[in-house]
Amino acid sequence: MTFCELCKLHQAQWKTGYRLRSYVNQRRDTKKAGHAVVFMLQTPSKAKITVIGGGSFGTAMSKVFGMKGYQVCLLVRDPNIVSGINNDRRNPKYLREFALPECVTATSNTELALERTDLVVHALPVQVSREVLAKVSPFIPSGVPVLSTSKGLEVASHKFMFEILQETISTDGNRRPLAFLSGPSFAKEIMQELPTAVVIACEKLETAKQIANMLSSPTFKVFTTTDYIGVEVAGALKNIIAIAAGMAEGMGLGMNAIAGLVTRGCSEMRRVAEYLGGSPVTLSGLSGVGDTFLTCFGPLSRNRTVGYRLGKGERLDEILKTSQEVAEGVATAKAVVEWLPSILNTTYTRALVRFPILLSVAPILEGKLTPEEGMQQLMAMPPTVED
Ligand SMILES: NC(=O)c1ccc[n+]([C@@H]2O[C@H](COP(=O)([O-])OP(=O)(O)OC[C@H]3O[C@@H](n4cnc5c(N)ncnc54)[C@H](O)[C@@H]3O)[C@@H](O)[C@H]2O)c1
Ligand SMILES: O=P(O)(O)OC[C@H](O)CO
Repeated sequence: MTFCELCKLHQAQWKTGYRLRSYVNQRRDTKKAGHAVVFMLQTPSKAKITVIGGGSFGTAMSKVFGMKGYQVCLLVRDPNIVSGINNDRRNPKYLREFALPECVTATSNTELALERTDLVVHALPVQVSREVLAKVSPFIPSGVPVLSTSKGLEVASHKFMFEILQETISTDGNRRPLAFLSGPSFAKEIMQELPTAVVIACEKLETAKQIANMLSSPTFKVFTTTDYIGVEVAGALKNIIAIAAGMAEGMGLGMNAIAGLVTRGCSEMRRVAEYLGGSPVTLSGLSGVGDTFLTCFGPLSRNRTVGYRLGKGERLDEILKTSQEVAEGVATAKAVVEWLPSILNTTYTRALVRFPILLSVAPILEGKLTPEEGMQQLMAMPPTVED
């Protein structure tokens, strides 16, 4: 059986399975049976996944779920992406060279996208997430889990995705489980079906395991944890370290410098996570050093590329003008220079001694320091005990 035949079979099963799905949804609404029951009863062809965001990662997540036979509905605002996916089975704007399974469809209609959905996957840049989530929240059925894949810190509020989700999704009295996917996972390599390992964090391990089972495939390995704080902090901060690593490479500082920078960046990231209650085990795992290595050394990284071009002497506004995809580290670096000293109850200058990498990137992005001055500042820091 070819892959397309398998998709057609799944579509037929989807239609015949409609009654069971309605029954399960009804049960969930009336008896508050909870999402666990739905996951256990639903086979892939009968469950619906809604992916919010038709950029690179939303498209990649659609493919992973689609290849498992789920009915995937992408919620996007661009009508060209809707027609590209529905008519040509391709996202015309992001990763267009890769076809999507037939069970992946797209719409701009929020109500339709979220109607009778069994899982919501959020894949939008952090800075627009609050606004979009607040709008879609009333349409998410009660009890349905929301899986966030976004990595960063909101500039306006200094909040992570888990806080943004808590404030937008769970405030209407219908508590929905919140889960977080992170780890080394370039969208393009996922689309190429190259082996990828990620971690899903959720306060309830059982929910993380259920979502992990839905996503797991021979090319997509999913680990689980309850440490969503560690996963969230690492996912956001590794983007700043990647900008710094790219900058060092662009400046031609050599591998000694880059390896030293990345290692000390990981130490800073771990110390912030531990301060907030995250586990060092998480920080040495896929969402921590795993994703940091990928983003710092992987040529596909947008954050590393921004740093590389800065290191070559370009200005940030020039770089951003010529890039259509988001580099979350730019906004997160800006948020961190205000947020980190404030949570440590200290000044920027004092915090700089303990977190010189995380706190030096923003002034370079803003043009207050040159990359060379930033590096000199790092090298001039007083010797300390390695921690
Ligand atoms: N691309 C990857 O390899 C990758 C891997 C893991 C995690 N992530 C994370 O996923 C998140 C999304 O990244 P991406 O790579 O898909 O970004 P992207 O730049 O490829 O796409 C962003 C999408 O968001 C949409 N968008 C922007 N503003 C919007 C708004 N106000 N309302 C509705 N839609 C809006 C854009 O139209 C676009 O479709 C980021 O936090 C990123 O860190 C990305
Ligand atoms: O391309 P980047 O720098 O946004 O990194 C993408 C992902 O976070 C990699 O896991």
